Amino acid sequence: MMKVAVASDHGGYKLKEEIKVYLEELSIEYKDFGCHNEESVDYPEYAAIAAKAVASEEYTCGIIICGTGIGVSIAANKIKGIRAANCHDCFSAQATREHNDANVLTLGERVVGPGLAKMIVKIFLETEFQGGRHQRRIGQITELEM
Ligand SMILES: O=C(CO)[C@H](O)[C@H](O)[C@H](O)COP(=O)(O)O
Repeated sequence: MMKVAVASDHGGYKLKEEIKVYLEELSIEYKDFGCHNEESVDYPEYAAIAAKAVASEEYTCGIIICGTGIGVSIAANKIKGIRAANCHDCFSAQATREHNDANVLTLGERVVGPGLAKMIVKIFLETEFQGGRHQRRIGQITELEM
């Protein structure tokens, strides 16, 4: 059963609320690791808590949102075992699952509208990793963490 770790800073709060409703519509279990309102906070804290939950394998994957998706992506990728991809189009969302086995999707509320964001989320959650030559490259990324 899929479990999604969800988090945002203040810049991604509103989109996170929309994505949570969408996950409920899809009957996908999630946990919101904050933040819990639009008061200004620092995105590395929220990116790290959700990314650590994914790295622990308690959660299947993560969706982390800030203003651009960039800050949370940079922060999440510091956590060992995390492959976070900032995607604002459907092709990238599909490719990062098929080729990179990305386990965290990051989104920017100030970049993408909720309609497209939901399409990206659906594709990210439904697309399988292709393995094969891509598995070898994932292994090389994992070696970079040593
Ligand atoms: O980290 C970011 C930029 O890559 C995020 O978009 C943040 O949400 C943004 O920097 C927050 O900015 P604010 O002016 O403090 O709202």
